[in-house]
Amino acid sequence: MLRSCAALLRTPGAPRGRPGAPRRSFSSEKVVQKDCALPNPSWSKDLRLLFDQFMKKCEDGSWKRLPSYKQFFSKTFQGFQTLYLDPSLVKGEEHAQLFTRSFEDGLGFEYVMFYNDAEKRVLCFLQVGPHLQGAPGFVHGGAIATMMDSTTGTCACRAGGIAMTANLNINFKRPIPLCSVVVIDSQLDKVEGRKLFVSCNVRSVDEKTLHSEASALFIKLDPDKSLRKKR
Ligand SMILES: CCCCCCCCCCCC(=O)SCCNC(=O)CCNC(=O)[C@H](O)C(C)(C)COP(=O)(O)OP(=O)(O)OC[C@H]1O[C@@H](n2cnc3c(N)ncnc32)[C@H](O)[C@@H]1OP(=O)(O)O
Repeated sequence: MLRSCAALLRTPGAPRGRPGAPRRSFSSEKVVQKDCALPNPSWSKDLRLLFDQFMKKCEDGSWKRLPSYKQFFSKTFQGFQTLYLDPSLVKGEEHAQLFTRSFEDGLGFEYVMFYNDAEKRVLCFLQVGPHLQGAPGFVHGGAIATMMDSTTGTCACRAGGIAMTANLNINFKRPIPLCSVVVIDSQLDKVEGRKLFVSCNVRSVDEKTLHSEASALFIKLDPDKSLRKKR
């Protein structure tokens, strides 16, 4: 059964702890991570419809659903750390969680992204939960910026390799009502050396409202240079 936004807010005694965090099977010590980019009971009809529609488009291979986890698998993290970071800069790794996946189901960001390699494009279907409020009844601008950064960042990394945001320029045009579903459409516009230029817009599901637009610059990380602490 789908739970509405209001129902979520009324839910008493929501489970404590770290929902969706890796579960350890003590018999095998194997870490099982929940894929957060799959439907859960908090997803609205709109989000489910978009998900189903694009899962169909994945059948011919043109689109690919991107799985999403609260924590990076240790291999990914260690690879990033070894190549790019001074280990002394990395603290609290054991408690680290992806920001956008650190809310209880339905309260924060509920989303799934799909990637089209031929078009170098990422679509993010996003349901904005009640704990993302900024102005009364509307989503906080920082929450919108977060998801624009994540979507354009995913587009940049998929198309060009590991990169970090150097610049994100947003125009907020119409506020996004809390608990609504929006579509973030991003694409790689240009590559110049290590620079990846990506743009995106946020629209309502019926495409009638343009909520926000952004252009972003990502810099592909250079292993020879690395992000080591500058002295
Ligand atoms: C793991 C998988 C996850 C995959 C999942 C990903 C999804 C999540 C995405 C979230 C992404 C983030 O939030 S990232 C977090 C927020 N971002 C950061 O913290 C990044 C902080 N900034 C940095 O560390 C650095 O500035 C870098 C890495 C961006 C760039 O440093 P660098 O590698 O030393 O490059 P640098 O030589 O300075 O610049 C290279 C070229 O880019 C130009 N350039 C550099 N910055 C800018 C700028 N702001 N505006 C214009 N141009 C710029 C330079 O002029 C130069 O041009 P020319 O002389 O060559 O012409």
